Amino acid sequence: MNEQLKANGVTVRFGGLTAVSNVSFSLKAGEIVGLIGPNGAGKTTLFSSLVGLQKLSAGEIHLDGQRIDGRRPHVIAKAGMTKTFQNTALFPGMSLLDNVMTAGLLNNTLEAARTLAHECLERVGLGADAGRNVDDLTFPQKALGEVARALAIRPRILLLDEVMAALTPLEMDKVMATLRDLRDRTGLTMVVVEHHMRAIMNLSDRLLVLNFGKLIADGLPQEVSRDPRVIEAYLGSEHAQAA
Ligand SMILES: Nc1ncnc2c1ncn2[C@@H]1O[C@H](COP(=O)(O)OP(=O)(O)OP(=O)(O)O)[C@@H](O)[C@H]1O
Repeated sequence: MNEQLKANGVTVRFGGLTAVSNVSFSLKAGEIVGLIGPNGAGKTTLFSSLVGLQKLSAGEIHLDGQRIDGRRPHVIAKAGMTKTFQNTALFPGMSLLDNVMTAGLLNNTLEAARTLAHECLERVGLGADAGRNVDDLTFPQKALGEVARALAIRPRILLLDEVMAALTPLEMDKVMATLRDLRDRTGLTMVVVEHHMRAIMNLSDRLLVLNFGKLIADGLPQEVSRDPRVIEAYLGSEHAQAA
């Protein structure tokens, strides 16, 4: 199918503040799309609205041609779309395997959840680390552990909200290579929010840019980075640094 996800005129208002304003875009299966924009641009709110955690004030969202806005998060997860949470780490003190199993247990028996968790850890290159306590993992391993935990929901579309925030540029490169490999092997569609410009430019097939809740650009990373509206949105912002 060409359009796996379609968002039409998505709008979210908090009282007098329009956090997401008439945003329309679509996703194709297997795409990696970067969602960028200055602080407060509406990225997390848009993610939350896509997975049913935030009620829309207006607009529609269609997954595989079926309207999903207004559905509960677990229904949307079952239909194939889920998100990671900004600043939400793995559960401390538990093994990596147990962490990933917590997600798999929602729809599986204990044994099936264990098998699924091992599969998900293999997919992100952490198969050999399943038994380790998450407190002993490196930051890149923790980031990929979060991805593995989300994979246990069996999504076809995964929204990643700043999973690489704590990483050095070199660590980001490794995690990005794993994400690309994951996409190439499984066809998973990903939308990725990251503030680090070099990382998001390298990882993404396409970029969406939000500014004050409005979608101001949707295109190839090279085109978008030259777009005067995008440059203006980032001017004076710390995130304009291409570190
Ligand atoms: N529950 C809420 N109630 C009221 N205002 C909110 C709520 N959630 C977000 N906002 C506001 O909506 C706007 C968009 O916030 P959002 O967190 O979606 O932006 P963001 O692009 O993800 O920002 P950041 O890059 O800092 O994470 C901001 O002005 C924020 O203060």
